[in-house]
Amino acid sequence: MSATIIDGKAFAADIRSRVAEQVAALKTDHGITPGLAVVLVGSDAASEVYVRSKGRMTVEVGMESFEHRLPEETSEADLLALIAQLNADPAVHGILVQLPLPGHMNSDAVINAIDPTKDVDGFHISNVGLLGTGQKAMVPCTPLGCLMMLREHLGDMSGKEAIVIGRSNIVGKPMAHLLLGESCTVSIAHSRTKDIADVVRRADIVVAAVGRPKMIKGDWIKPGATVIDVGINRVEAEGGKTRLVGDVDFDAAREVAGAITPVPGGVGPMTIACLLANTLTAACRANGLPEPEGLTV
Ligand SMILES: Nc1nc(=O)c2c([nH]1)NC[C@@H]1CN(c3ccc(C(=O)N[C@@H](CCC(=O)O)C(=O)O)cc3)C=[N+]21
Repeated sequence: MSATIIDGKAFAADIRSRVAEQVAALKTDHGITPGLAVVLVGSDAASEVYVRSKGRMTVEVGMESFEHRLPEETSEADLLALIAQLNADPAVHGILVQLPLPGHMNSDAVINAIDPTKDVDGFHISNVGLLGTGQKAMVPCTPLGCLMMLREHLGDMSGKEAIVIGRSNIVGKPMAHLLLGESCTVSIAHSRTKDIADVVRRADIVVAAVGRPKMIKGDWIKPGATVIDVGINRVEAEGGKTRLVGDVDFDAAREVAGAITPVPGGVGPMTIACLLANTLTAACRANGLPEPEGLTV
């Protein structure tokens, strides 16, 4: 049996077109254009590519894109001053500070300086606390995208065994909270987990977010399980080229799983679509308007 391939690229395009429709309605009915500010400090090549594609898609859905590129040696005080300015700007509904930040900055202090209602990454401690207590939060884009794909393919997840592999603040932990919200039985595995293969084999839902190429083997997967691969690892390929692979050994896992996301074309495009959805949500909340349907948790 070969798994259903969950097409994140197509699903993300569908979400973006729904966002675009609602952005158009916000403009005509209320004269509001949602705005997203992206701040990039330094010039990491991968970040550059990612920031450019975010900017392009922001404009494509009819939102305003504000890009701020600061030199690597920018002081934390200067970055905090920019954030204060964006917090106060009514044209800016969402603020994203690209991570990782240069080593001389305190990332926690920077993230927590963002107005939590504009924190479209969902990384501010207020949003983390709201999500952790089941209240309305800004939900981190990658876990939100994973949840949307799981809901689409499984519907009701109540009582299912879910495992999240990886315990990062940006993916693993918020993902576990979202799965708890779906009434799954949730485990989090990580580098110190004993007998990880056996733990993963119990799961109906596997979310892999460790950042190690092909770490999760085909024979770790329970037959019929749904596998969401968050990993985006650039590895060397033939002819001195590079290619992207996930955290899951895709070719082996697809023979066992019921459904699986590919890399590229799975979680990555969903992350950007959810960033746009969060920006729309922030713009609606900021203006006391009802939230967009089907685009929030
Ligand atoms: N504050 C902050 N928020 C982020 O959400 C954030 C960040 N910092 N720093 C960097 C990571 C990385 N990230 C990606 C999103 C989409 C793709 C994506 O769309 N990938 C395509 C492939 C792209 C390619 O071919 O290179 C795919 O998986 O199909 C990749 C990476 C968001 N990040």
